Amino acid sequence: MNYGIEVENLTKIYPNFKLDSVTFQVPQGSIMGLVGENGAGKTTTISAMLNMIQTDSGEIRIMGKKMTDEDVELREEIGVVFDTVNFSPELTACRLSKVFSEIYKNWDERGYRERLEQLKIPSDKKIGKFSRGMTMKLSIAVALSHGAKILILDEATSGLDPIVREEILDLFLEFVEDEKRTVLISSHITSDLEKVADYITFMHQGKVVLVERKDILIYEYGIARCREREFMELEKTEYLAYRKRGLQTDVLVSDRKKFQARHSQILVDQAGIDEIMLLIVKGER
Ligand SMILES: Nc1ncnc2c1ncn2[C@@H]1O[C@H](COP(=O)(O)OP(=O)(O)OP(=O)(O)O)[C@@H](O)[C@H]1O
Repeated sequence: MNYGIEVENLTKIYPNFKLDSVTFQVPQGSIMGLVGENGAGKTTTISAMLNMIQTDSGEIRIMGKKMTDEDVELREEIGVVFDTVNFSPELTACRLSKVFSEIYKNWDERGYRERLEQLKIPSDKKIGKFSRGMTMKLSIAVALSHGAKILILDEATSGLDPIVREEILDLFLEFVEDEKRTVLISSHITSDLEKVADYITFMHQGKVVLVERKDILIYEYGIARCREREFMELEKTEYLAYRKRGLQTDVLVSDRKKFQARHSQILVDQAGIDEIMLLIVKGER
C-alpha cells in the first residue's frame, strides 16, 4: 500500500506534556480524521509533522519522502490550513493570487478562481472585512490551488455553519477522488468526520490509542449497555473499555455482532465516534 503520510514514533516533550511516540499512516487517496480531547496533542502532532516545532524524536514521510526543512519542493506538495489565518487584511482574494503565483511554482490561477466562485468568496473585497467563514474558505481555496498532493487541516471547519462545512467537505472528497492525494484533518466536529473520513486516529494524553477504518467503527464496533451483574460476568478480553453510568455500564466492543451472539440479553448499540472517544478518554480498561 502507498502512504501519503507516515508518522513514526513522533515524540515531543514539553514541561507538562509529552507527545509520546505518535505513529500512524494515511494511505494515499484517503482522508484521515484526527480526534481527541482538548490538549490531547493534535496540534502538536501537526506542528511537529510540518517541522514548525522541534521534535525530540520521530520521523515523518510525505509520499515516501522524509520531510526536511530544506526540501522546498516537498513543502509545495503540502497544503496547510490552521484555525487562524494571517493573510494581510489590506489584500483582496484577487490580489492574493498574484502574491501566491510568485511564491508557488505550480500556482493554479484558474482553479483558484473557480474555487472562489464555487465557495462564493468575493474576489474584490478586502480580506480584513471577511467573516471567519469566508476567511477559512479562502484559506482552503489557497491550500487547494498550489498543486498540493497532501492537505493538512487543524480545526479548519470549527466555527463554520453546516452549509459552509458541507461545501468544504465536498472539496475534500473531490481532492482525494483521483486516489493519489491525501487529507489529514483534526476536528472536534465528529459528524463531519463521520461523513468524509476513511480512517480515524484517536489521541488521548499525547498518545495514539486507536487507529481504525471509519466503516469498521460505525458498522462493527458497538456499545453494550450492561447491568452490573452482566458486566461482572464479562471477560476482560471481550471489551476495549468501559464506563459506569449509575446502574448501567457502557462497554466498548470491537465486534458488535459477535458480542451480541454471545450475550443475546444485552442491548448493544451502534457506536458513533463521539461515544467511542468518550469511552476511550473517560472509561477504564
Ligand atoms: N509551546 C508550548 N509549550 C509548552 N506546552 C505546550 C506548548 N504547546 C502546546 N503545549 C501543551 O501541549 C499539550 C497539547 O496541546 P495541543 O495544542 O497539541 O492539543 P490539541 O489536542 O490540539 O488540543 P485542542 O483540541 O484544545 O486544540 C497541551 O497540554 C498544551 O498546553
